[in-house]
Amino acid sequence: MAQTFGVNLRGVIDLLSHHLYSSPRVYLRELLQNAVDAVTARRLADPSAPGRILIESTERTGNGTLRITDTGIGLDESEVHSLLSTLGGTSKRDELGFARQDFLGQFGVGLLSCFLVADEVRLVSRSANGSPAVRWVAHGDGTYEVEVDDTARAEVGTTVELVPRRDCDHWAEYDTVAMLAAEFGSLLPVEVRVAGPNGQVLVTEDELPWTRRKDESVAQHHERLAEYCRETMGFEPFDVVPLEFGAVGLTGAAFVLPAGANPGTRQAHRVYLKRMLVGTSIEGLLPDWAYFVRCVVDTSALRPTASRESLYEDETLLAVRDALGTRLRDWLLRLDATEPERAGAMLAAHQLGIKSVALIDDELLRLAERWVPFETTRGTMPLRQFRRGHATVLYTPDVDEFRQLAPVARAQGIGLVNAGYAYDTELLKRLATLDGANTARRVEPSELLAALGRPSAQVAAAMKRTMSVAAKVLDSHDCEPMLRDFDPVSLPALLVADAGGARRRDAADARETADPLWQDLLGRLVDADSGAAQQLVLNTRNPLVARLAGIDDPTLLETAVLALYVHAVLQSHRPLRPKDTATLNGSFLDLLDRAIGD
Ligand SMILES: Nc1ncnc2c1ncn2[C@@H]1O[C@H](COP(=O)(O)OP(=O)(O)OP(=O)(O)O)[C@@H](O)[C@H]1O
Repeated sequence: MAQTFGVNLRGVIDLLSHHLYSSPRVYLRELLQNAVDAVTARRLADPSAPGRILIESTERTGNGTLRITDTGIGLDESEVHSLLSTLGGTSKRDELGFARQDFLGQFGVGLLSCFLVADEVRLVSRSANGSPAVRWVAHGDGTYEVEVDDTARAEVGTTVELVPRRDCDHWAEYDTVAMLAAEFGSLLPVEVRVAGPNGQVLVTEDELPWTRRKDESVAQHHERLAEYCRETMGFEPFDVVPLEFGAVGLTGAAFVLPAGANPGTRQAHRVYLKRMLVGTSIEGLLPDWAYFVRCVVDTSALRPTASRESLYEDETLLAVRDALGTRLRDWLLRLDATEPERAGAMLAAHQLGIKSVALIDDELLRLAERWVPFETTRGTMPLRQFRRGHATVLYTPDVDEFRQLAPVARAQGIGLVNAGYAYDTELLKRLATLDGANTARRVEPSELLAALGRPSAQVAAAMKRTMSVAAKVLDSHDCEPMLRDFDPVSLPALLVADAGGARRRDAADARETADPLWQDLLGRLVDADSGAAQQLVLNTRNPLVARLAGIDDPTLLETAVLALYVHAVLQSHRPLRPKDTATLNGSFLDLLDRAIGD
C-alpha cells in the first residue's frame, strides 16, 4: 500500500534556518511576498480590487504579536489544508508545475520562515470565492488547527499574526520591522504601510528610482541616478549607464566605479525581482571583466534560488549577463567617440577588465591599444603611441626581465615594452594576429646581447687574466663571463639567462635535491644543452670593471667577481638560490673585512 511521507517540521525549520536563509530577517520578506501575491491573484480576477498591506509591530498590536493584513484573494478551508499546511503546497505554479509569471513565490516553503522567529503562527482569512472565513493556528512542533468561523473576518483578505519566540521579540518591534519592510518592499507595486507607536508610515514609492521622469532631461536623469548611487551604493560614480531590456523585463542602471576598484573584489549588485529586493550583494549579473561596475536592476525574468538570496544560474541569466556586457561595451565605445579624455582615464583606471575582454573583442582591443598605458623604455604610454616609433613592438613577457634589460635597451636606443602583467602578452599576440606577425615579438635576452659592442682588442687583452679567474669562480654557478662595451656606464654587469638556460638551471637545482631516479633523468636534461645556463656580461665601460684588471691579489679578484655576480642576480630580481645567498654573504663579509683592515 502506498504510504505518505511524514514530515518533521522542527527538522525542516532547522534546515531552513541553518542552511537555506542567511538570517531570520527573511521572515518579513516572505510575509510581504505572500501578501503581494494574494493581492495580485485577486486582481487577476478583479482588476479593481483594493491593494493594501498593513504591518503592525508589537508596539501597535499591544498583545506581543506582529500582524500583517492584506486585501488579497484569501483562503478557504480546503486551501488552508492543501496550501498553508502542506510543505511544498503552493498556488503559484501551473498545472505542469512551472512557476507562474505573475507571482513572487513558487516553492511553497516561504511561510515556514515565520517559525525562524515565532513559536506560533495564526491566520484569519476570508476567500474572495465567497466561502466562510477560517482560522488557522500552526505550532512549531508541526501541529495545526483549522476552524471555520464566519464571524472571524468580514472583509476579503488575510491577516497573519506571529507570536514571537522569547529570544526573538526584537524581530517584531517597530524599528526592525520598518527597516526590513522598507528594505525589501519599498518598490513593491502594492501599497505597504507599517504601523508603530506613532502612527503609520508608507514604505512604498510610486516609481522606480531609476526610471526617467517625463519632465526630465537626460542630464537631469543622470544626475538623479548619480545621487541614487551616492546614497544607496555609497560611492561617487565615474559615470552612470541607464539599463533597459524589454525582452527580459529588465530596467535599472549601471554605475561605473571611480579609479581604484580591485579586480579581486566580488561583484555586488542590487537586484529586485518583480520589484521585491533579492539582495544588495548579488553576484553574476555582469561578465567578470566588468568588475568595476555596480548595477541596480529590477527584472521579471530571472529566477531566484529557493532562499531568494541569489540568482539561479540559468539560460536567462546567461542571456542577461551577455546583454548587460554588450551594453557596457557600447557605452565604452561611445565614451571613446564623444569624450576621449574621459574614456582614456576610465580605461587606464580599470585596465585589467578591459584588457581581459579586449582579447576576445577586436573593437575593445583597439580601445585598449589606444588608451591602456604600458611601461616602455620610452616611458609609460599606450601601445598605439609606442607603435608610431617602432614598426615592431619588442616585449618581455616578464616584469623582472624588463627591469633588468630596460636600462641596457634604453641606452642602445632599443624600444622595449614590459608585457609582464596580466593579459599583456596575450594582447600583443592578438595584435600581431590582426596586424601582421611583425607587429609584436618577444625579445630574447641573447638578442639584446648581440646589440652590445665588443671591447677593443687592447681592453680584451688587459682583461684576460680577470676573465679566466671569473670563468673559474662562476663555473660552479653555471655561469660564464663575457666582456661587452655598452651603456649605461653605471651598470657594471648584466646577468642574462635565456629560456633554455633558465630551464637547465632549474633542472640542475632540482637534481641536487632529487632522489636517484630523478637525478639521472634531470642530469640528462642538464647535459643535453652545451654552455652555461647564464652569462655575466661585464661592462668594460664601467670604471669598476676596468679596475678589475689591475687587481694583483687573486683572492680579492675572485671575491670582486663573485660580488659583481650576486649584485647582477639581485638586479635581475630572480630569487636567490642557497648557493647565491652563501656567495652574497661570503663576498660581502670578505670585502667588508678588507675595507675595515687590521
Ligand atoms: N496572505 C496570503 N493570502 C492568500 N494565500 C496565502 C497567503 N499566504 C500564503 N498563502 C497560500 O499559501 C501557499 C504557501 O505559501 P508559502 O509562503 O509557504 O509558499 P509560496 O509563497 O507559494 O512559495 P515560496 O516558498 O516561494 O514563498 C501560497 O502558495 C498561497 O497559496
